[in-house]
Amino acid sequence: MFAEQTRVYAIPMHTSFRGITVREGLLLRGDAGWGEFCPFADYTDTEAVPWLTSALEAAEHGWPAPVRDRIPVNATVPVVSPERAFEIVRESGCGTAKVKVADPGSTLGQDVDRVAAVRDALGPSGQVRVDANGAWDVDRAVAAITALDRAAGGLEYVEQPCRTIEELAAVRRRVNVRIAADESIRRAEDPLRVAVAGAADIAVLKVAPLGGVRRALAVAESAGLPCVVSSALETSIGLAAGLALAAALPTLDYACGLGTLSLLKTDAVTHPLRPTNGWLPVPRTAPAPDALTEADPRTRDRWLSRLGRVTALSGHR
Ligand SMILES: O=C(O)CCC(=O)c1ccccc1C(=O)O
Ligand SMILES: [Mg+2]
Repeated sequence: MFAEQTRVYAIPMHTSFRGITVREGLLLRGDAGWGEFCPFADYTDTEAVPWLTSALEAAEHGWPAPVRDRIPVNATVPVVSPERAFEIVRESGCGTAKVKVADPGSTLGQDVDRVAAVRDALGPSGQVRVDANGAWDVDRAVAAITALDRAAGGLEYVEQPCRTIEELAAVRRRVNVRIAADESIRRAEDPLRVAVAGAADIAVLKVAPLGGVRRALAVAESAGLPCVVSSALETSIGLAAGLALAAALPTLDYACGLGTLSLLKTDAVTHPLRPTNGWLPVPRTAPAPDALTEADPRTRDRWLSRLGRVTALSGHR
C-alpha cells in the first residue's frame, strides 16, 4: 500500500512541546500530490483515521479554492524562560504570539513572567494569547486568566482553559477575556456542541484531526464562530493543508497558529513554509519532500504498520 510512495520522517524539536521531543510522521503521494499522516503517539488507531482522511485528501484530491493568498500567523512560545520567550517572539517577526501556560512543570508566577516578556517583545500594538491545554479547573482558570490578562496588558484570548465544555462555559461567564475552544472541538463527539453550549468565542481548527480541509470547513460553517487555524506540528507538507483551510474560510479575523516550523530542527522540503514579517503565502498544492532525511528502518516499519492498520479501519481501501 503506497509502497513506493511513502516517506517517513523523525525530526528533533528545538524545545519539547506537548511532551514531544522528536516529531514523527509519514508522507504519502497520490495523483494530486503529497499528504502528511502524523497522528500523535498517544492517539489510538481509531482517532488516527481522520488524520489519514486528511492526508489522502491532499494526496488524491487537493483542496477547495482559496479566497486569500496570504495568512497572518502567530509566534508559538513553548514553556521557556522569559529571556528565551522574548527572543522567540522577536526572531519570529510576528505581531501576535501564543504562549503556552499551565504546564505541570511550572508555576503561575513563571507563566506571568513569560507572558510579560512576550508583551515586551511585541510592544503595545501586538496581540498576546495563551493556551492552557485544558489544565485548569474553573476557579484556577479565573484566577490565572485575571493574572495573565494583567501581565499581558490585555489578552487577545485564552485557548482551552479547562477540559470540559461545561467548564469553558462557566469560565466564560466569569472573565472578560475571550475563550477559544481547541481540544473540545478536536476530540468532541459533536464538534458543534461547543458553540451550542455558549462555551467559546473562537473555534480553533486543526485540519488533520478534523479529517481534512473540506470537513474542517463544514465544522467552521456549523460552529458559526470566528476561526483560528492551527497546526499539529507538521512539516511544510501538512502546514500547506492548514494554509489551504485558512485561505478557504469565508472570513479570517485572527492570526493562525501555522508558524510552527520554527519549533522543528529541520523540514522535509527545500523551501520551508516559514513566515516573513508574520505572514505565510498560500501554496496551491503541498510541496514535495525534496529535502527529507528518511527515518531509520525501525521507525519506518512502525509507521508503515500504523498506516496499514489505520487504512484497514478507515475503509479507504
Ligand atoms: O497554535 C499554535 O500556535 C501552534 C500549534 C499548537 O499550539 C499545537 C500543536 C500541536 C498540538 C497541540 C497544539 C495546541 O494548540 O495545543
Ligand atoms: Mg491548543
